Amino acid sequence: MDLVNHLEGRLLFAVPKKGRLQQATLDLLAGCDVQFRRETRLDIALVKNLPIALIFLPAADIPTFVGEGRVDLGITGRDQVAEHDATLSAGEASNVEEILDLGFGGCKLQVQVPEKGELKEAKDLVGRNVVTSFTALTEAFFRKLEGAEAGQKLATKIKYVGGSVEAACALGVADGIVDLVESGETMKAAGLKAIDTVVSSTAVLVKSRESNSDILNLLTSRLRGVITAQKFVLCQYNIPRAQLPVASKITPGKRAPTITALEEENWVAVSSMVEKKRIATVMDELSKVGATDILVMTIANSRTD
Ligand SMILES: Nc1ncnc2c1ncn2[C@@H]1O[C@H](COP(=O)(O)OP(=O)(O)OP(=O)(O)O)[C@@H](O)[C@H]1O
Ligand SMILES: O=P(O)(O)OC[C@H]1O[C@H](OP(=O)(O)OP(=O)(O)O)[C@H](O)[C@@H]1O
Ligand SMILES: [Mg+2]
Repeated sequence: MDLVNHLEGRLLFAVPKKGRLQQATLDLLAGCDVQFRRETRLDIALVKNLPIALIFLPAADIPTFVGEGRVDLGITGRDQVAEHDATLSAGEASNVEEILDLGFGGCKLQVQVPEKGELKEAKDLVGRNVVTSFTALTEAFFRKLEGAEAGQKLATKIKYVGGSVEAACALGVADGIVDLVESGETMKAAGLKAIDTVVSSTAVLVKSRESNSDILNLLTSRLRGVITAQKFVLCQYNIPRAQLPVASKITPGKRAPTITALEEENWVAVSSMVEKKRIATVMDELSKVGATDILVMTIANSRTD
């Protein structure tokens, strides 16, 4: 089957073909009931139950395809979008529009130098060799640090490598690197330490500025629903009515808590969405103000907009 001929009328959606963002992206698509089968070695997959074609691309290339308007939607790191935007000339607007923070793929693009050495802060690298996969962001970072005008040659020498950036210091190719850090294990193993942060990143859903369609909005709603469901839990508890104002402050919900009267006089049941990362503290606080039978439930999916 000549897949390219089947793209007509479909929303083109770029997703990472490998790397750190791929599995979470595939899980997210499954949560949205986006059904497809990717043939071995093929970078295009037609979605069976929606007019969408998935295009598997390296995360670093996705902002370019979205920016050119070749694909409508994409999932990549905010760091990659920032790198793409940093390549635009002054005054040129980006065509890559972030529409959703997906929450996973958290990491920081950091300036790193050998742990043992005389380099202490980013400005100590001015005039030296810096290796990175993010040359545009690194250049902008050192341009600011050097106080150089646009177009003026930088004193710092910035070189591109595609991966295993940490090796550059050990091999003597670089005095410092600018690379991603999550747990810090790679950095530590390479005998490096972080001395500055260029950008903080998570995975994002981006769209081409010109693209707009019902299917784009439908898919965005579904993605937002799954992300919200992952981020929140449903907290349910019983509380004396008199305590309701104080309890509502602890669990204000996304819009407002749902309150139901109980058979027992002067008691109410409350259910409210709470951010997963706050739930333990919220339960402690609810107990303190007299809530009982506090139950926490996971949310399989949601549509709150
Ligand atoms: N250690 C990490 N933890 C979390 N997110 C990361 C990490 N490393 C990279 N990312 C995110 O994933 C994006 C893609 O990077 P990744 O290295 O996975 O892709 P790749 O270079 O295409 O794949 P690979 O390294 O397998 O060749 C990055 O731009 C960043 O947003
Ligand atoms: O702080 P950590 O949890 O150790 O993660 C950071 C590492 O993860 C990424 O590398 P990746 O595994 O993608 O390999 P690569 O360098 O070959 O791209 C990134 O480039 C760092 O090297
Ligand atoms: Mg990588």
